Amino acid sequence: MREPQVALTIAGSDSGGGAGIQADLRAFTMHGVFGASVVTALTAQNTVGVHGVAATATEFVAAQLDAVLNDLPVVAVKTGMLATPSTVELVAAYAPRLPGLVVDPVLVATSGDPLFTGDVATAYREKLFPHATVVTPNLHEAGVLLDRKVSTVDDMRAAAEDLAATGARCVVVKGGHLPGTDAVDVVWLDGVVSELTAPWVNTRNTHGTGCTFASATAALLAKGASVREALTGAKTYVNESLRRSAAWRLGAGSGPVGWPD
Ligand SMILES: Nc1ncnc2c1ncn2[C@@H]1O[C@H](COP(=O)(O)OP(=O)(O)O)[C@@H](O)[C@H]1O
Ligand SMILES: Cc1ncc(COP(=O)(O)O)c(N)n1
Repeated sequence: MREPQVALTIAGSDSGGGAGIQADLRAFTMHGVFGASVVTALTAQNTVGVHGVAATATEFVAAQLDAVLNDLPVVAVKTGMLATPSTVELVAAYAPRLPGLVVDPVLVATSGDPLFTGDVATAYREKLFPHATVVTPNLHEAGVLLDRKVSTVDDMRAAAEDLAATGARCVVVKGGHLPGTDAVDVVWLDGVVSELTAPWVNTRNTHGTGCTFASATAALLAKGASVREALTGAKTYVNESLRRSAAWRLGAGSGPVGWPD
């Protein structure tokens, strides 16, 4: 009898199915990894926007973490929307029990709506990032975390370096909001800065790309990939997923990202 690899997502629910827990479990399944989920918030959300947020009580996030970690052999973890500073601090307190930790510091939805309250940026930088294997802010999130504008590839390189000073093993500043011939992400890994590129896909249907990138990375770590291999694999997976969603129309706003054929 063989145990499947288990990955855990600690994130918010997207009722529209494009991002959050729903995107994470889809990416885990597509990689052949069993997914457990700790729900930090409910969002009333669709492709157009976020119409409501109900954060889970911190004690109940802890109850879910205990239930999962006391029973299942979790080998990699992805965090998404953590909603409040106290949830970020709680997850940091559990970090010794969270292997292969990919932290996607979700702050805003593709629609521009905020997905947090309070000073989560400080909690992320000071409490959670020091435990992370990989941290994956987008341009806007890197800007909020560092309290300055991050809008060019040079800015992304400097941001990756400065965020790595928090103690994270690897930082990926994602360039999905910087259109060009290629989609360029900047990677700081063990002191070396490099670029992760893939062809730009011309589509509005990008809702959930960040969640999918981070959860595919966690799934590949769960399967034994190195950090570099996991990031390269996740980038290809997101690119193929975007190609699928470029060919569909779903919802009136920024439609959900798909999955590879
Ligand atoms: N239109 C696109 N074409 C190709 N890659 C994209 C596109 N949009 C986003 N990506 C890629 O998807 C991943 C998620 O990035 P991004 O969209 O910046 O994150 P977020 O969803 O957190 O805002 C990155 O690897 C980024 O380069
Ligand atoms: C519950 C939830 N979590 C995360 C996101 C960010 O989505 P994206 O992957 O597009 O940055 C979202 N819109 N909703």
